[in-house]
Amino acid sequence: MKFAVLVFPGSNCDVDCYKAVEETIGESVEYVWHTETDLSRFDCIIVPGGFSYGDYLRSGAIARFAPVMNALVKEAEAGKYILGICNGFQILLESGLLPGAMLRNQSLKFRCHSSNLVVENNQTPFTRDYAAKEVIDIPIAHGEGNYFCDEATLEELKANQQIVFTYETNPNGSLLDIAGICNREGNIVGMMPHPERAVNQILGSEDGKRMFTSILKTWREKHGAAVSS
Ligand SMILES: NC(=O)CC[C@H](N)C(=O)O
Repeated sequence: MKFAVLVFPGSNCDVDCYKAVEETIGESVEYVWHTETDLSRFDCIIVPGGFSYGDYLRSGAIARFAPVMNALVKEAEAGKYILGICNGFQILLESGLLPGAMLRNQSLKFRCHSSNLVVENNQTPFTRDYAAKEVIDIPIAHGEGNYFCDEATLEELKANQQIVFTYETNPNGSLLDIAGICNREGNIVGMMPHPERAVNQILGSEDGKRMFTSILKTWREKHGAAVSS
């Protein structure tokens, strides 16, 4: 399975994502600079966290216009797996690949600490190795993680099981304690917490590992390869 980790000026979790793929599942992974226009060689594209373009205007608002984004939309529509983490989630929202928008944290403070998440949907390609309603320990680090959408969108998210993770204790004021969502088809997941920072006990938790094993298992099943992990 081939993974891409997109890199924008200001990305700062790209190396963590690369290492998480390499160390948890040992699959092929490449950094892809934001000027790239073809992502067709990849099976899963990770949009990592950070401060793309300095978070100017709004987090993700400028990255959304980077050349690589047209290619990302194309692969998303083709059903490739896309994972947006923190600033990556913000970019997916700004580009319209996921519904809703991100507001500043209610506290107006940057929050950086461990957080307990509830797995609300363990049927997505990225969450199938978790139990339904399992509580997992995944850290957050953001100033703009207050998820918001209109009522009709919220109803749709609920009706289609698009709420993937919620916070046990809401750190930012997000609607319904939302920490992560997916698109209707389930191939695109965006989340504010950082699973790539929770892949080894030395980091305080390894609860993020199963996001990577889940996606590999899904891909291997779809492509008829043996599942070894
Ligand atoms: N860790 C991150 O990706 C930070 C996200 C974003 N720049 C924010 O502060 O909200």
